[in-house]
Amino acid sequence: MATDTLHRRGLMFILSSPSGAGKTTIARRLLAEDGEIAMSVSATTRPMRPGEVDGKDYHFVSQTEFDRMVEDNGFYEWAHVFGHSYGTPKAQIRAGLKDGQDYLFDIDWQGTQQLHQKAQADVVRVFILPPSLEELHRRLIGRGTDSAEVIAARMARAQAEISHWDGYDYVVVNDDVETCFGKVREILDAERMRRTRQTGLIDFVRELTRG
Ligand SMILES: Nc1ncnc2c1ncn2[C@@H]1O[C@H](COP(=O)(O)OP(=O)(O)OP(=O)(O)O)[C@@H](O)[C@H]1O
Ligand SMILES: Nc1nc2c(ncn2[C@@H]2O[C@H](COP(=O)(O)O)[C@@H](O)[C@H]2O)c(=O)[nH]1
Repeated sequence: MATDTLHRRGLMFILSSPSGAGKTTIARRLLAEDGEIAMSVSATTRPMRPGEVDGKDYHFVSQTEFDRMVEDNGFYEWAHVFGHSYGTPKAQIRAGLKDGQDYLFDIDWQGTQQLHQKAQADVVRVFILPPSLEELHRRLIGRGTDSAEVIAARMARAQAEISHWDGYDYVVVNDDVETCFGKVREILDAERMRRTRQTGLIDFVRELTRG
């Protein structure tokens, strides 16, 4: 049986949430445990946090460099978030998708809307909710990476971010991290089998049903 015809296009798997709900935690786990998905590394003008690596967590760039990339049409999408600029560079992703490479995006609702408008058929949108605002605050403090001022600004934006939940295909509450990760994994596995993504299926079925 010619199962080599069962190739498919890659998908764009988006994780969004209010800051601190845990999407980076889930994303890192997916990258570590799923051999078939690669991170879309965003460019940002925000300062690097302790432990972050340039080129792995983000491409850390100046505002001038970022503005030049915008002018050169170098982003799939970009947005201002918490006073800094963030964007998804086009390079690499386009060709990868065609070759069946899946990409993971940790981006906000504005970027999600833009990607969905541009590449609806390739996009899967997952929104992560915290179990409560109190727990969200505890997580931002517990992460130990942001000043009290930055944490206050992120908490002040949390409800506005949550109001965009209905722009997503799936919503998962991150109470217990294992449970949340398991659900996100199931979504990814199911979306990979979506009929419309399996571009070689028609030839495979034709062969199976040949008289
Ligand atoms: N289910 C969970 N229970 C308890 N703590 C968690 C859980 N999930 C994540 N955390 C912790 O909460 C903190 C925030 O998580 P994380 O950095 O993944 O959030 P984020 O949504 O990516 O935030 P940002 O948008 O600011 O990057 C981290 O210290 C992380 O270890
Ligand atoms: N629209 C985009 N949003 C992005 C991108 N990269 C990250 N983000 C979002 O920004 C906030 C803050 O992130 P942090 O790392 O500074 O805590 C968070 O909601 C990210 O999802 C991007 O390329 N485009």
